[in-house]
This record gives sequence, structure tokens and C-alpha cells, in this order.
Amino acid sequence: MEHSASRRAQGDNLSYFIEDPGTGTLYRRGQLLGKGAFGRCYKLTDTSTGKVYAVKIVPQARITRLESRGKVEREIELHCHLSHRHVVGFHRHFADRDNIYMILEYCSRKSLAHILKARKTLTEPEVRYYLRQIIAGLRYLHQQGIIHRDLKLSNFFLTKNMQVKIGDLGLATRDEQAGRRRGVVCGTPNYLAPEVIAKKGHSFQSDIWALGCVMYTALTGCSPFEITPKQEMYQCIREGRYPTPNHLSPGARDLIGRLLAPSPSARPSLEEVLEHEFFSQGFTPDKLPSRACHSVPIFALPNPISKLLKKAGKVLFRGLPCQEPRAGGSSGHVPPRALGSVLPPPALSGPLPGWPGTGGLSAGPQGPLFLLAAEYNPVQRLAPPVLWVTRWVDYSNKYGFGYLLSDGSTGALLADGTHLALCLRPPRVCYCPGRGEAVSFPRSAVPASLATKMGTLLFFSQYMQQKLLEVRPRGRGTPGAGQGGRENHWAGSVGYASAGGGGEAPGGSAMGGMCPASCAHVAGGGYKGEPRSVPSPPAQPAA
Ligand SMILES: Nc1ncnc2c1ncn2[C@@H]1O[C@H](COP(=O)(O)OP(=O)(O)OP(=O)(O)O)[C@@H](O)[C@H]1O
Repeated sequence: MEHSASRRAQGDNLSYFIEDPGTGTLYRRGQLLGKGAFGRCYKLTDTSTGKVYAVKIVPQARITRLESRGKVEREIELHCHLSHRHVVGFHRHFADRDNIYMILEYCSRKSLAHILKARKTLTEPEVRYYLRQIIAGLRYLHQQGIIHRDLKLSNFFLTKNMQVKIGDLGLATRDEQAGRRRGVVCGTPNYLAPEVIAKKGHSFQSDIWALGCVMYTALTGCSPFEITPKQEMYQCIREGRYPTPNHLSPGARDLIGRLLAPSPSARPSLEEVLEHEFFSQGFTPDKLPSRACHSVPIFALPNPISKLLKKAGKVLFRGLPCQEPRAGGSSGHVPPRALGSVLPPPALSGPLPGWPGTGGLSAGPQGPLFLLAAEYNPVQRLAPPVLWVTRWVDYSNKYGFGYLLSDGSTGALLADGTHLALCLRPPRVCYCPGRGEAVSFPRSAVPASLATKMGTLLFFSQYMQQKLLEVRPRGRGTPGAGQGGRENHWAGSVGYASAGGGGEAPGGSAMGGMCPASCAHVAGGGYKGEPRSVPSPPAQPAA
């Protein structure tokens, strides 16, 4: 079965080239991804297409016992018919004298277990993000009549795009088979459901229990049942007794409690899980940046503010490439254009309400990131300073997009793709060139080369502070006057992004939201054109 060009890898007897006897396709074996109970998993490249896969290679010698062979065959039989975006794709399988090969979708970001190892705990928005996808994949498996029986963080794989894929169906079984073989106890001991320990058999509800263990582990960093000796642990499992995670939100605690109900019939269905307040009332990011693998991510803003920022980003940075910040500085990586991702903390450093662990604003998945914040600071988690954009002016057809934060800091996303901010605490001027690292200076030491940009920033700042003062009752923010007029800029005053509030503005832009009590003005809609209450800025900003 070996190709003539194949070479033997040092230290093992696997060929570098593997040929599928059925199709004649030649694969090149790459790096070792990990070891399992029966075999090893490697990266694999189809030499004719260049497509990359993962291959599980199980030596025939390791499965001489009928039982082990049966397990591998059952895994193949179940997995090869599945196709769902949240289940690891099964490409092909074949065997030769030495091995069985399972060619799978390659998940380059390893598993959620790897992420948790690096991160210790995950934030609630992230857990919602991952769980939604896991639940989608699990719903599909259950619809196919398959019980996974080994749901755990290390079996949730992640693609390059941070999409979750349920994998390792080595212990999976069909519902009817599980019913026939009730005495079987298998799975990861900490995650075994009470009915499995009691030898009443696995059911779909046992997977729901495991989901509760997964959620608890992801949010707290440890399994709910991590006790030795085992018998004591089993007793806790039977009683559904685990340390209460007091630091979690009430919604998270309640959902965990429901998932870990000792009686299977008391556990919610997957549909009910998604309807629970943990999901319905908490923010779920649409997308996670890959940096979430090793540090707390900065989440994209929910609409409507993200819409506006995204739009402004498109106008300002038309045609400029944008890359997601990446870990590790691998070679060939274009430096990210995430504005202000390297700005020092003061601009917007606290989590926004309802977004535990967030520290910034972003323009959403596709657009350039408008990170008005510094890196997440765990110390601020306890008493986060709440900052929000109070006013903004979109003059991007000429100069750029200006914003004013609730602490008086101000910034401008300039039409040439640079970002300048005047932070108040500590007083610094921060400048982020189109590419590369941001720099900051004391106000008195701003380089002369930035004088024009400083002029624009001060112009925006002055304009927003002096001209955007009118209180407009919510729902009546339809200025109209001057729309599409001479200056063609947008301006507005906004509260922090939240559900409700804000009117649809002419031109399809919605903006606004509830304004905190401390906010002097009522949040209104952002709008294109010239608001009635806002005099036009001068044609030239003062330099
Ligand atoms: N599709 C995949 N893409 C990328 N890496 C993978 C993929 N499947 C498995 N791996 C890696 O290979 C390792 C071995 O996987 P495998 O499924 O053989 O065993 P396991 O799940 O770790 O253990 P066991 O077989 O005992 O349950 C995994 O831990 C994972 O790191």
C-alpha cells in the first residue's frame, strides 16, 4: 500500500505517504495531532488537491480483541453517514494490512479542552457561543437517533474560524442499541449521569447531563464532580450535589441546576435549553476571534451601534485589508489593523453592561475592528467603569468619524485609516497608524507631523461638545432637515448599546438605545444628513 516514494518515519513504522486503495488518492502524512486510546491522529494532505485533513490511524494490531475492533467499526459506521456543520466531517475510511484509516475534517484549533487549559475559565458570552453550536450539532445527532455518550470539552473541536465541531464518536451508539444494553457504563467518569452509574442505561438525557458538566467546567474551570474516592463522587452525582458556582450569573446557575437534575425526565430538552434565560437574556457573539484561544476576547457590538461603526469602517477603510489579531506572531502574518487594540487602557476599559468580560467595541465580523478599549483587565471585572459613546459625528466623506466617550475622552477614526484619541485618564494622546503598533504621547509632546490630525480631532471634539447638546426625546429623533444637504455628515448622541430604544433613522441607519440615568441627554437616533438642532460644522476643520 505504500507509495514507491514513501519513506519510513524515524521511530515508528508509518509511511509518510498513504494511498487510498479504493480511489488511488495519495495522501502525505503530516504532524502528529494527538494520541487516542486505539491509535494516533495526524495531519494529512491530499497530494492532488492540497486539501488538509486529520487522519485517525488505528493499528490492526491494537484491535485484535473482538470488542475493540467492534468499537472502531461502530465509530466508522455511525460517523461516516453524518453530515452537519457542527459535527466533525467524515471524509473517507479505508484499511490496509497494518492499519485502519479514518480521514476527518481537520480542526486546526484543537479542542475546547485546550482552550480551557490556556484560559482557566471562559466568559458567559463565550460559553453561549460554544454551547449554541454544540447544541446544534447534538440536536442533529439526536435526530439521527445517536447518543454521543462522551460529550466533554476535549471532544469539541475547533476549526480555523472558531466553529465548534462535535467529534470522537468512539463511544456513540444508536438509541435502540443503548436501550438493549442498559448495563453498559462508559464515558468519562466525572461526566457520567446518575442513571448511567445506576446501570439504567444511556439516553439522550444523559447527553444533556454531560452538557451541564461541560457548561459548569467551562465557566468555573473545574468539573462539578471532581472528588476522590470515586464512590464518593458517584454519590454526589446521584444526588446532583456539586459546589455552587456563586460567582456565575443567576441564569447560568439556574441552567446548570436544570441540566444537572438527578432525574433524567426533569432535565430540559435541547430546545428548552436554548429558550432558557441564560441564552435569551445574555449577549452571544456572532463570531469569536482566534485570540479567544488564549485570552479573553473583545466582543463585537450588538446592533445597532455595531451597524454604525461597521458602516463608518467601510467608508473610512475602503479597500484596506483587515486581519484578525492572531496569537504567536507566526511568520507571514500581516499585522492586524485593529484600531486601538493596542491603545492603552483609559479609552474604554470596562465591560459594557450585560457583557461580562468584555472591554471593547468592534465593528463586527467582517469590518475593521474599532477597538476603543484596551485589553481586558481581570481586576476591573469587579467594579468596571462603565463608559460609552455619548456623541458621534460621521464626517467620513471628508475627514473621518469622531466620537466622544462618557468620561470626556474623544477620538477620531480618520479618513486615511488612522485613529487618534485624546484620553483623559491618564491624559495622553494615542495614535494608531493604519498599520503597526499604536503609540501614545503626553499632550505637550504630540509630534508636529500629527498637527493636522490633532486639529481634526479637536474640531470634532469641540463640535460634539458644543453643538450636540440638544435633548431629543426617544422615538422622535427624526431630524430630516438638511438630509443629503451641503455638508452631508451624520451626527448624534447615543447611549450605550442595548435592547430597545432608538429610532430608525433616515437612510436606514438605526442607532440609539437606553441612556443611563447619569447621562445628561436622551439617546436619540443617529441620522444621515444634518440634524435640525446641529449647525453645520465649518467646511474646513481648524488645523
Ligand atoms: N478532526 C481533528 N482535527 C484535529 N485534531 C484532531 C481531530 N481529531 C482528533 N484530533 C486530535 O487527536 C487527538 C487524538 O484523537 P482521538 O479521537 O484518536 O483520541 P481521543 O479522543 O483523545 O481519545 P480516546 O480515543 O481515548 O477518546 C485528540 O486529542 C485531538 O487533539
